[in-house]
Amino acid sequence: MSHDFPRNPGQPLDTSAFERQQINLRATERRAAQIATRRSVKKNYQAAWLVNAIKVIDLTTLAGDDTAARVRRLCAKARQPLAPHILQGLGIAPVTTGAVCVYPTMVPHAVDALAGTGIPVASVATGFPAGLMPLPLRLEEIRWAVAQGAAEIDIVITREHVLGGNWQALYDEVAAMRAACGNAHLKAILATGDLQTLSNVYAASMVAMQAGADFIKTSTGKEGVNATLPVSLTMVRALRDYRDATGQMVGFKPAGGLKTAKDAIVWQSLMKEEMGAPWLAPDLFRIGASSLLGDIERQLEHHVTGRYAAAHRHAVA
Ligand SMILES: O=C[C@H](O)COP(=O)(O)O
Repeated sequence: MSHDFPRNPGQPLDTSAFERQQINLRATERRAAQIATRRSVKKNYQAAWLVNAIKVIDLTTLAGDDTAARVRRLCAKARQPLAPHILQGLGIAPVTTGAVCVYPTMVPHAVDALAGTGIPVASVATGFPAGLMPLPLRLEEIRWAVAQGAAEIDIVITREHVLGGNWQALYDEVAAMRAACGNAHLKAILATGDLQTLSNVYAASMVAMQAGADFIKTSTGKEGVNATLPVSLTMVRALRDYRDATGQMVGFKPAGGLKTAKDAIVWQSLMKEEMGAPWLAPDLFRIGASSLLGDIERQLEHHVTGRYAAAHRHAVA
């Protein structure tokens, strides 16, 4: 993300932007199925789409046994996600991932390992993944991660505010988090697998954007259900409606369970069809994933050499 990119300044809370919005589950599922099966990406262009997917990956490790060494290995992969022979075969210049995403205490290791590369470090914060921690502590966690050098903060919302329709509380919470971020960009994780209905997903998306979220993100990767296409479509429609109403461009980050090159192409098709080309660039689109890069590299290797390498050669961490 170029961090001079204009941010979403937010708006006052306006519940009329979503309260009468009923999301039709069947129609949403039908449209999602259409996006998943449409051949909008021709075979010849698949390699280019996969290279673009690498540029928007938030290469992630969020495990209880993360170590400085694992984070350093992940950062090495972010700096050079494709082996030189694949770059050569594709005839392209080196690429990097969109960001590296880690837990707060891993931020200093990632910042060191990525120094001079321009690859931003994203930190989860606010009591990730459940967020059930007093607000002052959640805000302090954001400030701490930013002080360590995180340029992007992936926050989690209080799901109870959504389930109880307490939109003012949700707005105030996200607005306070946005203020605590300072110049760091805020991605609001809605944890859609916990929100029960698509209408709740739409409403939570709208409130997070009104409170100044720079990105809305589906999942922590820890809920029972993570990024699905109907949920993603609902969030993308919300950000389109927000753009149409305010002129502000907000980014989208599906995360959790996106593991295959095909997933990467399907989600890019969603962005292209619903939002247009600007939403294929890292300023407005990221894919949060811990294992997706391995499959993309495998497919690109096949594209270049006609062979699949053994999976262990592409292990990320
Ligand atoms: O934000 C990123 C998610 O934690 C990644 O989830 P994943 O491990 O299913 O790819």
